[in-house]
Amino acid sequence: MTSAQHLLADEVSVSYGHQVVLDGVTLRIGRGETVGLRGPSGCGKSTLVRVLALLHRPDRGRVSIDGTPVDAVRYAVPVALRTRVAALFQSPRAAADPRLSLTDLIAEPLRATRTPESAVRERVAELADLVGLTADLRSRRPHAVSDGQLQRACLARALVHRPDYLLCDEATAMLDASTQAHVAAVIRDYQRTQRAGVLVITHDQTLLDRWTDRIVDLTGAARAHA
Ligand SMILES: Nc1ncnc2c1ncn2[C@@H]1O[C@H](COP(=O)(O)OP(=O)(O)OP(=O)(O)O)[C@@H](O)[C@H]1O
Repeated sequence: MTSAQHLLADEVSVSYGHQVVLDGVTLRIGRGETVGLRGPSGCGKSTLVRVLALLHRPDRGRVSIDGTPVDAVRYAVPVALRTRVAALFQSPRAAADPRLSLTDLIAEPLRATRTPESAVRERVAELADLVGLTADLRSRRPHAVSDGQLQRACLARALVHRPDYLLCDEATAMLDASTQAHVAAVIRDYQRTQRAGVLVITHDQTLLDRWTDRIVDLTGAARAHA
């Protein structure tokens, strides 16, 4: 019997106070596919990413990873499941701890899972090379690097546990054209070599068409029960 190989948000509903943002939304991201998610500003795309990234517990419905339901969020999720999904957000400044050097920022998820320090150093060096961070940049803290350099570090951090699913929420929106192209190329290569499932949110329709295998419109999905 073959088990399901997808990250699934199943009939997920989320409200903030009285505002219903997601109403019974189902979204499936298969291993090896790149899915685009679009919809007007405020329709709940980032909320759905936070639910899929196990950062926000839905009011109803649930997330499952390769058929295993996950009923907890954040550090309450067992490490073996939590490390299978990673997310990259629009603003690296909001995501990055300003006290850490870029090296420590990338290393932190490995140290949190008690990875031996020699393996941490090896993996961080490998990823920093992959995303194009020089040794000088790696030793700096976020305030001393550009947004593009910081987003490269956040991408390295997102890949550090070799997640099966990578969620990219406007991850290239703040970047100049060449950094955007490089970050997108690293993600595409990772998707191919790891056979990862990737979710891409962007308001850039050209990028969406070029990058994704299929596109889901959240406006339709969110209104399914309206
Ligand atoms: N933590 C929160 N508390 C209260 N309301 C929130 C919260 N997060 C999001 N919202 C509201 O929920 C709605 C959906 O927000 P969300 O960020 O998920 O949409 P989005 O489709 O990603 O928007 P955009 O394309 O502008 O990034 C918005 O009206 C937003 O103001």
